[in-house]
Amino acid sequence: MNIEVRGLTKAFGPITAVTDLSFEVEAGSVTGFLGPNGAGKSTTMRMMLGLVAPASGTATFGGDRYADLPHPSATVGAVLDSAGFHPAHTARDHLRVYARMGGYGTARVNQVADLTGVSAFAGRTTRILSTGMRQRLSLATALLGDPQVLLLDEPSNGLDPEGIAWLRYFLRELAADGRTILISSHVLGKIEHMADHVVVIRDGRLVTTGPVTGLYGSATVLVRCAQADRFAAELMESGVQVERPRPDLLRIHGLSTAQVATAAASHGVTLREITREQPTLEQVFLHLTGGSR
Ligand SMILES: Nc1ncnc2c1ncn2[C@@H]1O[C@H](COP(=O)(O)OP(=O)(O)OP(=O)(O)O)[C@@H](O)[C@H]1O
Repeated sequence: MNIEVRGLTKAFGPITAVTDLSFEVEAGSVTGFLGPNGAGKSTTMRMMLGLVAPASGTATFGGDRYADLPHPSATVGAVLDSAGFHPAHTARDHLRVYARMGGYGTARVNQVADLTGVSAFAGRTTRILSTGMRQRLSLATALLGDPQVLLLDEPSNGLDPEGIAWLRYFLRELAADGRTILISSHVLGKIEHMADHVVVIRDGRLVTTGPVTGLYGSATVLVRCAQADRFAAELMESGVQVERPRPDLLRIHGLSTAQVATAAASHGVTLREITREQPTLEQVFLHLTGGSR
């Protein structure tokens, strides 16, 4: 079931949170929803779920708005924040309450508790749960209806490295099963290995969307060679962009290492070193979103 967001716009008084935002999320993949703090990720997810009314625009799940879905909790599961637990309830009580509201049985409560690791602390009151445990409990709650779509707002917050690795594996399995997963984060590194696609926003507007690998598009090749002057001139003559960070060093844009090596051989240039320079996704992200705040 695909998600389609079309022209979503929302202002809170003088604060414009989201402006004419459109993107799609495909079934069978994990899509990262990225943007710095305050970019409008939570507001967008809330609008998608009908919790915040957009000034204009729509969000649909398989063609239907959330409010028009015949059985919303069995179609879309959401983890928006890990507040909203009754402090005196145990984790299991919490799941039971939500299971009753959605019309799901005890067997499903036990299943989601096992799937998410909640079983290990099911008897503890929610008041004393750690942040990571709350995240797992929220995820378990979202999964009660075995939904086709999952919307997760910063689900890795508070998870330790083991928890993040678990979440990555867990979400990838769900996606491999044909589900549609949108997961927000302000830290690219957290979802770099979870997501196949990304939607990047800044100041409530779309910056870019596409496969994660597309973000790496700006790789360059760094070469150290004796005849740098001549090699640079010959490359530039054939329209290649070349920088010269040091006299013996060239940074070449738009060619693979193999293409650079072939060009060097054909011009009789001896390469002393050749390296593919790839920006980390974090650098790409900071560049796309205008730097850290
Ligand atoms: N209920 C509200 N009333 C007023 N302003 C709001 C409200 N909710 C969000 N905003 C503002 O809208 C903008 C977008 O906030 P939002 O929480 O959607 O961003 P975010 O990308 O989820 O940020 P973060 O990564 O920090 O969670 C911010 O400027 C925020 O202050």
